[in-house]
Amino acid sequence: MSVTSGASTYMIFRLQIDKELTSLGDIAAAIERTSGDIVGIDVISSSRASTVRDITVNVSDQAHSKLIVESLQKLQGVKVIHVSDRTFLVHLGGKIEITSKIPVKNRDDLSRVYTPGVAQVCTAIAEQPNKAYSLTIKRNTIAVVSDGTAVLGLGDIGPMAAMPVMEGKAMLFKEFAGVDAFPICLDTKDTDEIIRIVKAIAPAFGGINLEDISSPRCFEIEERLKRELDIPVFHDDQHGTAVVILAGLLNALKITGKQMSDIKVVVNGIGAAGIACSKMLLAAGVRNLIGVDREGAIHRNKHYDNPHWTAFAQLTNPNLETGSLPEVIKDADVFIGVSAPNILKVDDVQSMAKDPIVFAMANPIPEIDPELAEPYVRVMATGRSDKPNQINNVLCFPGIFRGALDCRASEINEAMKLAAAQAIASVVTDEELNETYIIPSVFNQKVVEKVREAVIEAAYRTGVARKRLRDSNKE
Ligand SMILES: NC(=O)C1=CN([C@@H]2O[C@H](COP(=O)(O)OP(=O)(O)OC[C@H]3O[C@@H](n4cnc5c(N)ncnc54)[C@H](O)[C@@H]3O)[C@@H](O)[C@H]2O)C=CC1
Ligand SMILES: CC(=O)C(=O)O
Ligand SMILES: [Mg+2]
Repeated sequence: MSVTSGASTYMIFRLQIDKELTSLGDIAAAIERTSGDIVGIDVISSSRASTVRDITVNVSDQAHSKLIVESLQKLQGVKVIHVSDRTFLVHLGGKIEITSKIPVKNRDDLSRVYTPGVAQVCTAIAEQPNKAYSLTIKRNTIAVVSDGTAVLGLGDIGPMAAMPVMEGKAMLFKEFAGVDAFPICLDTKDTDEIIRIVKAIAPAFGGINLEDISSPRCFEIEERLKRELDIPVFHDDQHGTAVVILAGLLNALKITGKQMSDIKVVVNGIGAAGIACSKMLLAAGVRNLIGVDREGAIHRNKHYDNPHWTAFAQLTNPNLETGSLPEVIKDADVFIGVSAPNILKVDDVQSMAKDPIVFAMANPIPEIDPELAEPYVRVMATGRSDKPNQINNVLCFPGIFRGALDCRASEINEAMKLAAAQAIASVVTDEELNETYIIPSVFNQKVVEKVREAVIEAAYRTGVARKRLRDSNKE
């Protein structure tokens, strides 16, 4: 079965059922005839003559859902009231909200949380701006900023359509690490304007998480914001992804018994994630890394208009390999896909070296369907939540920001990223490590805790933490 986007796997069919004419058994049989898999039945209301029930069914796609409706409509005494998609249902009205920490019940409360009392607090911050960390939401709040130009693997779908992803990121920040995050989608693709806007909103925030901004603009936006702001600025698709890939590879190599310095790594998709993950792997000791994009292997004998590719070519492909992915992947030990759906073929995987490691991380549809690749790979990972070995930046961004905020780091530097990668890898013990468990689940509570500790330690070691150690340990 092919991997679907996951957005319409479960449908809820609300049915009005005439008790005299049809039984639940008839309904189940009608759904099963279309190969629909019933996963839940709920009673919504019931009278002597009829019941209204929600039947939740695992369907393969929209066409399958339509087939089920047709099959149900053929039954006497069944009326399909409506069909809803569980994924859409959880998005109704958005996924997050702001709540206040203090009740405002009377004039006294009001005069303290708002005017006139609040004025004293404003004055205190005006006199000592650092007090914003203790007297406002700044110390625990970050902005998740996107322009909607590289949303997952969906491409440039615009700022409005990017909101569900940014709300999702904000939700995960809160759920996993207690960090308050605002989704902010900007209706501009202009690099200077994005930088100006982010700088202008920065006073309210303790950090900036850039998300789904296409390359190469994302590099300049991040570099300039890092230089010009005194709070951490972190492009998650670059660094969050790189951290988690390194964590996964550290553990996958333990299984195959290979060394970073000996392996051939092919990275497909030399955009935001591809460039950052390549740099991190080179820093971790990989020597033979080849980047492939739409035009084939990137090498230093070719001219590129993209200066980031020119720089990338200098650091990679030591044997000057040329050609398309099927040519370059021969004898590779590791494939890392951060590109587009279904571009890696079974033949390509079969041409890799012994015990291949495949991280097919394009979202929502990976570079190869894991079920096709699995017979030929030693370790398989994707970015998806519904498959084993989920290599997704959600393993990194909550913990890395938790640590950075708690020690009030001025930036998230290379040492902090490396520490985060090692911390994530270390959650899987040697006893637990196996082909289907190279990376901890995002629900493993040790992940955020270990990443936070490691990041704080690295921030103090490299001199970017601005809070006294004793205080940050208390939080
Ligand atoms: N699992 C995870 O945690 C993450 C996964 N991703 C996924 O990686 C992909 C890329 O994301 P970004 O780097 O942010 O986007 P990007 O737009 O910066 O880079 C994508 C790169 O892939 C290249 N590409 C597209 N189709 C290709 C093909 N058929 N063959 C070779 N190269 C191709 C593009 O030319 C571009 O250089 C997306 O699908 C995204 O969902 C990105 C970040 C995290
Ligand atoms: C996971 C993520 O950030 C992406 O696919 O863009
Ligand atoms: Mg992203």
